Amino acid sequence: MADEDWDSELTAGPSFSFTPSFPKLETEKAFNYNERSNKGGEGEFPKNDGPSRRGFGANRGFGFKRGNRSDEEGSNLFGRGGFKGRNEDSGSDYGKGDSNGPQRNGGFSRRSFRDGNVEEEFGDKSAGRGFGHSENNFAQRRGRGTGARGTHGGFGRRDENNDEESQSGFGSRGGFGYESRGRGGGFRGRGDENNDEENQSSFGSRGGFGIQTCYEGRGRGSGFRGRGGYKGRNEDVGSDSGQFKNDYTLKSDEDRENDDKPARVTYVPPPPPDTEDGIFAHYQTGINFDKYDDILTDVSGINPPPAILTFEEANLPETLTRNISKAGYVKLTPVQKYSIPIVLAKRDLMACAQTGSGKTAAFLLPILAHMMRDGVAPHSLDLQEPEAIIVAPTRELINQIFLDARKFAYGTCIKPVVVYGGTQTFHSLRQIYQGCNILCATPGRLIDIIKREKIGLTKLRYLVLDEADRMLDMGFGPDMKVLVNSPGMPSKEDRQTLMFSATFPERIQSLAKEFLKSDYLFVVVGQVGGACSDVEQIIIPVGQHGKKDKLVEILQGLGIERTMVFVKTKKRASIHGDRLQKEREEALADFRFGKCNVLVATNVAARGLDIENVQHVIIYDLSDNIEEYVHRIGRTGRCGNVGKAITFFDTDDNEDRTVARSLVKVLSDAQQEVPAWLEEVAFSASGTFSSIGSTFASVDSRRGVSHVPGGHAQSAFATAEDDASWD
Ligand SMILES: Nc1ncnc2c1ncn2[C@@H]1O[C@H](COP(=O)(O)OP(=O)(O)OP(=O)(O)O)[C@@H](O)[C@H]1O
Repeated sequence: MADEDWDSELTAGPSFSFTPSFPKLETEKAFNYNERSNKGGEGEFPKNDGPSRRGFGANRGFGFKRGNRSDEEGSNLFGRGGFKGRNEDSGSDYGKGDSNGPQRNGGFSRRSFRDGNVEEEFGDKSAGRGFGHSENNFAQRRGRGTGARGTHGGFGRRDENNDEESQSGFGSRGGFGYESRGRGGGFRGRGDENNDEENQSSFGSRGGFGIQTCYEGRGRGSGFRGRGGYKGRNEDVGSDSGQFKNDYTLKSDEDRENDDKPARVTYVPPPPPDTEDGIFAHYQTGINFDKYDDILTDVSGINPPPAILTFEEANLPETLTRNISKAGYVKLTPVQKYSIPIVLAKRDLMACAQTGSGKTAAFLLPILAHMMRDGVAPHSLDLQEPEAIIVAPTRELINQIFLDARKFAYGTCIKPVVVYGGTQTFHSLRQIYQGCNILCATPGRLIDIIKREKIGLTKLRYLVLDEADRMLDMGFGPDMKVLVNSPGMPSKEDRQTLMFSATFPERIQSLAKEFLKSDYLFVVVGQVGGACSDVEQIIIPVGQHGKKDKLVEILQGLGIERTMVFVKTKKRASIHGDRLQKEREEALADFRFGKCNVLVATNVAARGLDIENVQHVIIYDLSDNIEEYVHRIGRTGRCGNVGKAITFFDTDDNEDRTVARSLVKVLSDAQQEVPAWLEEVAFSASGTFSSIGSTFASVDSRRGVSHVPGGHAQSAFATAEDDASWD
């Protein structure tokens, strides 16, 4: 396999300098469910005694600017970038960007690159080009020896005169970036030593997930200087697992050329907090939480069990009940009221409920209840055979689900484990080998593990597809087929399959049947694919050229309120890229924990992420897929809290026009104001829209298709090309 050589890693042991310490594996010990004290035992997450992950380059990745700010008009930004290669584990302080080169027109005068033992400095770059291709290429060629996965790093082409497309650089795999140049109103990258405090605390942040966030305000004008075009190298995109290449990435040809011998991924994610407070940290439900009860719920299928109204009615094991209460859950949400008894009754389920309404607990709680009652398999030192597998499309989301599973399983013998791409495989395996009852995984890493027979499937009882419509579409569908056809995988008759999402296009419902027993139940809270009613949706007509100024204006108005900005990856950009997983996680953590308050994201952050107090979502580039719109705006207005989503709609853009009718439907269904101009666009766009028919035509596709007038059940699912935007 190209990217990661598991077998050699396992036999030779890790070759990185950061070695997390784990408790010794316990000898094999059969046990049934056995509640334990809250401390110690297998319910505990092992402490990591390794060196602090914050120690090197932490928060210092590229995109992080410590540079001098030149106030000369016309000179470029970025004093220094601090390129960071892939060798996160080297303990080096690369990425700190500690040189002090004078600014030259057009970009970086110099910067420091320190990678492991190697330190390089780059000289002045030609005017009009930022630190660009040459460095990138250099980094790329560094390859394995230095651990620099340089293709991911480095700032790409920056050209004063670039148009948006050509600005999409940021290394060969950079993120989408902006650079606001309006003094006072700008956004500042963190850590510019010349900056005053006030500016630093404005919108400074770093990107993540194909994200670059905003930077330094200065000079004049308010131009955004993108550095973008991000694409990841992970299983968040469709894979070619059929060939089992262990290359679940979409790479540009250029990437592939430069990747003839790719470096091993060495990133070991920091262990999550293991104090009780950390494990049960949660945010408050909002003022509209009780209004969930007013939403109509529909259950279709034969003989559904009755809904429950309270947690007590579910008659869950004591420890689970205690954990639910520690998590701050007092009252069930509608999807939980219906789904919990269905899963407890061992029925297959497809459940569709609005974003932020508690779908995760709706599948985790009954699965855990079953496992606690029935007992889990004895921990074997050989092959781990999880009872449950949960898959989700992105690394950050699966990690979040794992943290929820760990929370609800706290104090029990049930061991949830998370594995995902972009991290060291040896680390993933270590986690699994210590015991794994619930395996949370992204598809690529999961298929890898299965194909290499690192886990067995014969004991599997539950298969959960979160964001199921995404998991079954063209990007991940093939992986899911590989999964259910893997050796040892119980047939659908012999396992319970659960699917959850806020959107379920009809076409995907049809695909889903292949994975579900024929008598599966379908729970719909509200309307299939409906937007969360707690999100105020505002659509603004903005042309491409007005977007940047508009965004600046809006963000200035919002002040410090936590905001996610969604952009679309330039599919035709010649440069694709990603960010290191470490950087993705740091960016998310910076946003989640309030270090920065604006996160600019591609669709990779559209689904599932549950971040406290995101008050605003700005859709800078409208997705041509209405489902992604619904998910994107659902990052705010969660759990009864209110939020606001502002969407830029370019009336001259064909892709935007394509979703006009679907958008009108989503707005009106959520009792939002539909601007007259949008209705006109929607009307004139008749026949060109894509997904309204398949999304909204019916509730349960088994009841038959009822097309909306003028609609047509053309596919709403992402095309293979769309997958690029997930990275
Ligand atoms: N019954 C409950 N009481 C209080 N909080 C809850 C309850 N159920 C879920 N939550 C909280 O609500 C938030 C949203 O839940 P969750 O992430 O499961 O939503 P979701 O429906 O999966 O959203 P999305 O469609 O965006 O993935 C989480 O912080 C979760 O802990």
